[in-house]
Amino acid sequence: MIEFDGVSKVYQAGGHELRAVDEVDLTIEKGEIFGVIGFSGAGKSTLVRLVNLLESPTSGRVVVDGEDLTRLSKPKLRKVRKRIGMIFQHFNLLESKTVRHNVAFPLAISGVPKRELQERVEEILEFVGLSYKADQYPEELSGGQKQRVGIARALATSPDILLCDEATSALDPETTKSILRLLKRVRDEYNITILMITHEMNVVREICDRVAVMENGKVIEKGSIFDLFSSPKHPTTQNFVRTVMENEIPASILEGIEKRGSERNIYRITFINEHAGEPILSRVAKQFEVEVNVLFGQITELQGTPFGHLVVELQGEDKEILRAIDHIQSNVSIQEVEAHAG
Ligand SMILES: Nc1ncnc2c1ncn2[C@@H]1O[C@H](COP(=O)(O)OP(=O)(O)OP(=O)(O)O)[C@@H](O)[C@H]1O
Repeated sequence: MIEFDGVSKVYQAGGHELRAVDEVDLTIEKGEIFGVIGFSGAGKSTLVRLVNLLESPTSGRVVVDGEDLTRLSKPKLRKVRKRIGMIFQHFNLLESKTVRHNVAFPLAISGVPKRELQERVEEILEFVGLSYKADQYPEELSGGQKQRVGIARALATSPDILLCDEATSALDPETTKSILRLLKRVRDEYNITILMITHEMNVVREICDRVAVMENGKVIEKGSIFDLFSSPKHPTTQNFVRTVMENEIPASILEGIEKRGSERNIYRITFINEHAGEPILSRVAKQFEVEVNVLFGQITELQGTPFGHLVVELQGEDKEILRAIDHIQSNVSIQEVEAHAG
């Protein structure tokens, strides 16, 4: 478990104070995949550096598995550091060493006996699917393969915590997905706590259990992925959610609605939980004398639960439309859309 308890990190920059991390309280549970998202300069890297002990807080406590890092002696700090692995955006591999030697490196400097070291390297290369590249050099690998080596190296010493600093930001979308799947396996099979910092909401959506949004050093919102995506409160969180889940009705569609004049019946239907998979709209069209015209929408999956919304126009007699709305309402949330407000 990682606990930030009123943590601040203040730098002196150009004669004034810069609060890179400002009064942060966070608890990351054992075996959790926790995301920290924020724009550049929000304080994410500083927060991570406080966990791997590259920085010490100006005030507050960082507690890892019950140990207050700010109070540990140097030898104890070294011990704690061994339980924390890290992967980076640009992989940080040793270019002059083979894949096998890159992975063996942290074991060798920890004094692990040769035989044990060899076994561990083989085992972990197999886990990341790179046994067949063991004797090649980083420059002969693709970005995704390099990050697999990075993950293998970070896992070699069997850490309890894995810190990921923009680990997929240099990768294409498909490779990103495969690396995120691998990180999920790292958590599922080794029960390692993963702290991921990213500026990409799709990364958070793909694998995180919970997320904190940072801005100007502060955590401005935190919660489960589902809560954050379905009801983001802070405008910055809303902006992040919008990068993967467009909620606003596009202007071109709104214009079309306006043109149809006052006789329009436009509704936003929000699907949460099991209802997202149900054919509610086709049932409505069959059961009532209404036509359902889908104008816009998006359905996705959050932590295995379908989630999304559709903007529809209902056409027909007022009485039938009211009956249809009543039926829809008993299953999912439905709100009338004002054309000018979206
Ligand atoms: N060693 C330092 N000395 C002075 N200021 C620093 C130092 N490290 C970071 N900062 C400042 O602290 C703030 C937070 O930086 P940080 O790198 O933690 O943000 P970030 O969210 O990780 O951004 P990015 O994604 O661009 O790395 C920035 O304003 C940065 O300039």
